[in-house]
Amino acid sequence: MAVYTDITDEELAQLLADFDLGAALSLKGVAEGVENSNFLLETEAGRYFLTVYEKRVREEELPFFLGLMRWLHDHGYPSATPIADRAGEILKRVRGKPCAIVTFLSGLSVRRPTVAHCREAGEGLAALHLAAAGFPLSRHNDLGQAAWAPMFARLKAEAEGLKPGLSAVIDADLASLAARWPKALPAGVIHADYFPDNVFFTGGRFAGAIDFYFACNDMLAYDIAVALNAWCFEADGSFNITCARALVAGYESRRPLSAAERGALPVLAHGAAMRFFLTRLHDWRATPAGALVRPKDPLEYERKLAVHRSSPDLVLFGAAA
Ligand SMILES: Nc1ncnc2c1ncn2[C@@H]1O[C@H](COP(=O)(O)OP(=O)(O)OP(=O)(O)O)[C@@H](O)[C@H]1O
Ligand SMILES: N[C@@H](CCO)C(=O)O
Repeated sequence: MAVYTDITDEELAQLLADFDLGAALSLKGVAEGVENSNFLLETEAGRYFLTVYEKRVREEELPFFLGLMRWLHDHGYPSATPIADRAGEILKRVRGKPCAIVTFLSGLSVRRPTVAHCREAGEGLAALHLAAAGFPLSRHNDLGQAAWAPMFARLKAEAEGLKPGLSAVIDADLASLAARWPKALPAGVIHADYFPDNVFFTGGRFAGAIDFYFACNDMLAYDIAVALNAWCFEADGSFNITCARALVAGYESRRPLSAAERGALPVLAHGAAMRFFLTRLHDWRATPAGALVRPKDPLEYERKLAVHRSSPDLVLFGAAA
């Protein structure tokens, strides 16, 4: 469970003393999530989420993430928004670590998305891209295409340990991705981790997105590619074209893709699978046995890489009717 930081009643009272949220009624650690410590916080003013940022999130990047959440919320997008204290500060500290209090977002994520969920999720992703347009800050994608080969150079032995021969296959993928990677597609702020656990639904309708801590500037269609991998593969490893069509059609109901963007989806999806394969491989090695957080399986993404490698046309289906 991903609650790394304990907070005493005194520490919480001290934090809340800066806000107009009344006194704390309860604070419960949330077991989900792997990056930060999350708490459901109830105060006399209502329900909130308190996030304490652990080491993976760099403190100097928090103004981008928190500013983006506020911008999206102020531009009509259903995302949690940070609460400012009486001095106007949203980035606070507790136990010497940075933290923020954000509004509680209602809804539930789904474990096994249906075609209808995929359509809603696609529409929600386009709404995010549209709402983020004009956000004045920017952040380089430090997990973008240029980072993959240097990252893999440090992980080869780990790849071989997972599956003998894998290192050469990944090297060939990296070379092919570098040669084919698109350069001039429409870009903007992307979520970059738009997985089912970060998207909430109420009554089957899209209700909002959370976890903007990988958000950055990159090609908008790359965000769709991340989502196609995360939402449209079946448990048996097959790619569900109907889900993929629905996700893209939902997206296009709000923001139509250019022919160049649609044509690039196969290489972007191959690259997006590489990105999550590499970070999972890294975390697999870096997580000590018996740690509180169970690392996510890199082989799941190695299988997705194999699908994109062997049948790139799968993702070339155009918009659904
Ligand atoms: N503003 C919010 N409103 C309601 N629930 C939230 C909110 N923020 C987070 N949660 C809940 O807390 C859980 C963990 O949050 P989050 O995904 O941000 O954590 P994380 O540590 O960054 O995890 P990961 O990177 O693995 O997705 C979510 O699955 C969700 O249930
Ligand atoms: N969504 C990521 C985890 C980090 O948020 C993954 O599945 O590898």
